[in-house]
Amino acid sequence: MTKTIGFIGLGNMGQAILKGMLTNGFTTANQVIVSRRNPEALVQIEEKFGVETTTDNRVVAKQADLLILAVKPNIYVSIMQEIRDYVKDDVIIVHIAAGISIATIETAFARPIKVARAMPNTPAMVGQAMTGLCFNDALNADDKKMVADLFASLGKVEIIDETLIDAVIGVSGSSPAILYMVIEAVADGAVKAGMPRQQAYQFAAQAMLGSAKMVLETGEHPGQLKDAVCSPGGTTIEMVTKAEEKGLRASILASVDAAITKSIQLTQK
Ligand SMILES: NC(=O)C1=CN([C@@H]2O[C@H](COP(=O)(O)OP(=O)(O)OC[C@H]3O[C@@H](n4cnc5c(N)ncnc54)[C@H](O)[C@@H]3O)[C@@H](O)[C@H]2O)C=CC1
Ligand SMILES: O=C(O)[C@@H]1CCC=N1
Repeated sequence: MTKTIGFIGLGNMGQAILKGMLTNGFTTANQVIVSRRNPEALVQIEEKFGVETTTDNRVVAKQADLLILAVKPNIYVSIMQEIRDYVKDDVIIVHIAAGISIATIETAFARPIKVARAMPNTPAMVGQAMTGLCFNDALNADDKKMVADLFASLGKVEIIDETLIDAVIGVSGSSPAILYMVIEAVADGAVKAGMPRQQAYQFAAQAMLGSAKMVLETGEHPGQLKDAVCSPGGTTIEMVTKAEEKGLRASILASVDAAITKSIQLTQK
């Protein structure tokens, strides 16, 4: 990859993408340029990642072949107005914001522009992202491959229709937050029984990782895998009964639905 990759904004998600792509060799630090408003944060980013930085978004816009917009959704439109006269003709805009459609990006640039819309998640930081990815018609096959390779370097990627992006936000973009809450709560249960907290996180997190691998690698239905843990008259069926009494599945489903609904509302604004 000899293209210049620009980031405008480099907070939680931008850093997860940058760390993932450098760790997995998709690109090298000398091919990356980052802008943020805060000069002190930029010094830390230079030290941590060895990339070039600037406080001027237009400098990044001028240099980037692949321009990743990693700012909060509410400033996307003003950022695009700021940079649209500076980007290269052939630039690929990679957009990761919740609630911003490809059509909004196209309108903001007011000329034909290549747009890839991705919904990754922060496990990109450890090479375990799940990303939903879609494109507008301006990208050719090589462009699409390059963007797909970028996200593949962070974990798993699936090409989707943009109509599914809200569902992706619920199922993998936002869901790590509640999965961490589950790990925290499971660990709390062990702490209550006397296990040291750090040890409890190890046990709970490894149990979640192992369970996820079982779903991905055995191809068995999650319900079947759950049943296999429940010995008749045993401890797990007591756990499952309590979880059902407390509405665990209904509460998680409603939480995922809330993220999806919010994403749809943001898009309609
Ligand atoms: N955090 C997550 O798990 C995920 C976030 N996203 C999307 O990623 C985007 C960024 O989210 P986070 O990283 O969580 O937010 P964040 O608040 O951690 O990062 C935003 C970054 O933008 C910078 N920034 C703010 N104003 C700027 C300006 N005028 N010019 C240049 N940089 C500016 C901030 O300094 C910061 O580095 C959002 O659009 C969000 O929807 C997508 C998937 C997952
Ligand atoms: O909370 C958010 O809006 C972003 C999008 C998906 C995960 N974080």
